[in-house]
Amino acid sequence: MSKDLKIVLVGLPGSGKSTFGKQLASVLQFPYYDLDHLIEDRFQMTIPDVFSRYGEGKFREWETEVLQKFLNREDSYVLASGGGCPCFNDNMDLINDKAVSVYLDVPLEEISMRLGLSKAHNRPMFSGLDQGEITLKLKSLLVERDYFYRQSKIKLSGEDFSAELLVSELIRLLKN
Ligand SMILES: Nc1ncnc2c1ncn2[C@@H]1O[C@H](COP(=O)(O)OP(=O)(O)OP(=O)(O)O)[C@@H](O)[C@H]1O
Ligand SMILES: O=C(O)C1=C[C@@H](O)[C@@H](O)[C@H](O)C1
Ligand SMILES: [Mg+2]
Repeated sequence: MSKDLKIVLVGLPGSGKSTFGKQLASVLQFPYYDLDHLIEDRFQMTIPDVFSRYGEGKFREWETEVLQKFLNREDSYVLASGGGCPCFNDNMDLINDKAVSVYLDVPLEEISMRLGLSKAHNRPMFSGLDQGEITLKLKSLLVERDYFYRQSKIKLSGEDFSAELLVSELIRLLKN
């Protein structure tokens, strides 16, 4: 790994990648980026529009292209990846090759409650679902995705994470 430090957060939609990513970036005084926003900027289209106009296959192609290019930059940053990003193409290997990956392992019931409350417009996968259906959807996503998320270099388990604690864990990891 080069002298810059890239931190890539992975985890289910609603696990807190954006929220925690901003806190972490502020503690480290690194810039913060969101992969979904980078894709939207690059292709001048919202993610739901990419899905409805071109389908998930095209989205995953674009996602890998943008990810790869961004990982090749020679600077430090915190990047929140898309919820599905680590699980397609060789994305998890690409991330681990260039960055410190951090898995936000949050209990499903907590994520489900957050998604039920936030009703985010940018999560087409969950739109129109009631609380029970959101939990079921999260369960089935985790069955498919846990294998990839678990390949992260650091795993944070729980509901609320301390950016300062992660920084001390990062220092330990980088010393070894
Ligand atoms: N530690 C926390 N405690 C309580 N609520 C939280 C916490 N972290 C995030 N949230 C809330 O949960 C919701 C999802 O968080 P956030 O958008 O950060 O997740 P995400 O992993 O970035 O989701 P996505 O993959 O869809 O972008 C938001 O409404 C946010 O305010
Ligand atoms: O979990 C997923 O598969 C997705 C999560 C979002 O971040 C977006 O990347 C997109 O909506 C797909
Ligand atoms: Mg986010």
